[in-house]
Amino acid sequence: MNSPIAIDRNEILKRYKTIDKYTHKGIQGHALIIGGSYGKVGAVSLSAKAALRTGCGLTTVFVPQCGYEILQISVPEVMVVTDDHEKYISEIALNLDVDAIGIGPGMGQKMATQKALHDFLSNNSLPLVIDADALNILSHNPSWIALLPPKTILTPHYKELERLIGKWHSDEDKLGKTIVFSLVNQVVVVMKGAPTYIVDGQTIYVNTTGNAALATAGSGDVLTGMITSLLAQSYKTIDAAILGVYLHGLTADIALPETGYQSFIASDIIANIGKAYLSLKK
Ligand SMILES: NC(=O)C1=CN([C@@H]2O[C@H](COP(=O)(O)OP(=O)(O)OC[C@H]3O[C@@H](n4cnc5c(N)ncnc54)[C@H](O)[C@@H]3O)[C@@H](O)[C@H]2O)[C@@H](O)CC1
Ligand SMILES: Nc1ncnc2c1ncn2[C@@H]1O[C@H](COP(=O)(O)OP(=O)(O)O)[C@@H](O)[C@H]1O
Ligand SMILES: [Mg+2]
Repeated sequence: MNSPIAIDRNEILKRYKTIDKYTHKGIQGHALIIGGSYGKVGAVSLSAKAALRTGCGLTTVFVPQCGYEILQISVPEVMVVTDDHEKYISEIALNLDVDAIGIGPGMGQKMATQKALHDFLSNNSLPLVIDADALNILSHNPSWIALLPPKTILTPHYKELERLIGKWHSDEDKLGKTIVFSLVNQVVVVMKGAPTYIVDGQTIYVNTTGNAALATAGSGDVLTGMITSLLAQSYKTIDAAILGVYLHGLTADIALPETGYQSFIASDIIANIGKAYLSLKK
């Protein structure tokens, strides 16, 4: 097993792209976030806000009907497309020109939603981030993993990872099983935790930012929006995963002196993305 490469400032500055003075929203990337269900529309709201703050030009969400007004009011910058069903996603019918898609936050695992995910994956070839319930649905239906475009990014926390790869008996075994999973399925796995590892086949990265303030509801939903936004902005898959994880952690390091560990919430990640970007320029 290769030893992990530290995701530090040097590693980031090799990958970070500055913004072209003449860019416009039409070429700055269009991110789509698919997710939400009754009572968990907030997850999509967090993802979508994070996508915007990470710099894509346009963001659209696809949510059940119960998410329509919530999204239009909570994030007016976002465009909203709704499913036919009121409380959960039942069919992902879209005719949109987007550059990258993040799917899963708050989505639930109803049978109709599972079928909708299957049909969506069968027809999709755009760059993808798979999170939360979309990961859990794949764990229930492992043959569907073959439908993912090569280099899809999966963002499991350890429980979600266990559902995907099975139980492990040591940290080394966990990493080994994840490497095999990444190689067999040609996917990039962001193993969220303290610290977060990124597994791209035999190449392993370990993040150096972040702290226990991130142990709060919605912080993974925010990460999904950030990585999807970077993919939409044409970052290479591995660069989007690395930069997303680094900036996400950096927001918590920047905020900590003001919030402490306890009062930090997922919205504070979003509020500090700007400072995290600015700190790359110093
Ligand atoms: N405001 C919202 O709408 C929110 C919606 N959320 C959504 O709620 C759904 C369920 O997600 P959950 O992750 O809560 O449920 P899961 O059941 O997938 O994971 C939580 C369980 O995993 C365990 N666990 C073990 N190791 C862990 C680790 N390293 N990190 C996190 N958990 C670990 C926890 O103790 C807990 O029992 C998802 O769709 C998610 O996107 C959550 O993100 C919370 C916020
Ligand atoms: N103690 C910790 N130290 C560093 N990062 C953490 C810690 N706890 C959680 N995180 C980070 O917070 C995020 C949690 O994601 P997740 O469990 O999916 O949250 P949610 O589903 O509530 O949005 C991950 O990026 C994880 O690495
Ligand atoms: Mg999560």
